[in-house]
Amino acid sequence: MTADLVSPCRGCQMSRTPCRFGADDFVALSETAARVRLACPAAFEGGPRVAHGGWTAAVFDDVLGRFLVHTGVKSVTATLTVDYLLPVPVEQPLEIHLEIAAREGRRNHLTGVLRLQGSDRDLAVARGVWVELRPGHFERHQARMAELGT
Ligand SMILES: CCCCCCCC(=O)SCCNC(=O)CCNC(=O)[C@H](O)C(C)(C)COP(=O)(O)OP(=O)(O)OC[C@H]1O[C@@H](n2cnc3c(N)ncnc32)[C@H](O)[C@@H]1OP(=O)(O)O
Repeated sequence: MTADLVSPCRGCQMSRTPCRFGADDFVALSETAARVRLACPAAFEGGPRVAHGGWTAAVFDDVLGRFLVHTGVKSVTATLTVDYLLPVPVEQPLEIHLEIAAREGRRNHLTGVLRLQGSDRDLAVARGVWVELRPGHFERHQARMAELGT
C-alpha cells in the first residue's frame, strides 16, 4: 500500500523547504486519523535539552490543520488548548497521533497526542476547533486589513 502522505503547509510549499517544525513524516491512516513521526529541532530548545512549549503548540496547530486540509476541508484554527504533561526532549524520535473527533456544521473538533516513539506515555495533549472557511474568507481578511491600514 502506498503511504497516504499529508502535504506541507502553504509556507513550506512556497519556500520549498522541509517542514520547519520537523513534521514531514506525516501519513493519513484513515479518513479521520493520522500519524506524524518527528523530532523537535535543536533550534526550538526552550530549556536544557527540552522543547520550547511554543514549538509543541505550533506543531499541533500545524499538523491538525494540515490533516483537515488533507481530508478536503479548508479551515482555520479557532481554538487550541495544549496540556503539557511532561517535558518534551529535543532531537529525540517523537510521534503524534491525531484524529478528527467530531464535525458539527462548520466546526471540526480535533485532538492530538504527543509521545516518544515506542512509548505509551503522553507528553502533551491538544484539543481544538477548526472552522471551515466560508467563500471569500481571505478577501474579507484583506479588506479588513486595508481598513486598518496594514
Ligand atoms: C495546510 C494548512 C495548515 C494550516 C496550519 C495553520 C492553521 C492556522 O494557524 S490558521 C491561523 C489562525 N487562525 C485564524 O487566524 C482564525 C481567525 N479567525 C477567523 O478568521 C474567524 O473568527 C473564523 C473563520 C474562525 C470564524 O469566522 P466566520 O467564518 O465568520 O464564522 P462564524 O459564522 O462566526 O462561525 C462559524 C461557526 O464556527 C464557530 N466558531 C467561530 N469561532 C469559534 C471559536 N473561537 N470557538 C469555537 N467555535 C467558534 C461559530 O460558533 C459557528 O458555529 P455554528 O456554525 O455551529 O453556529
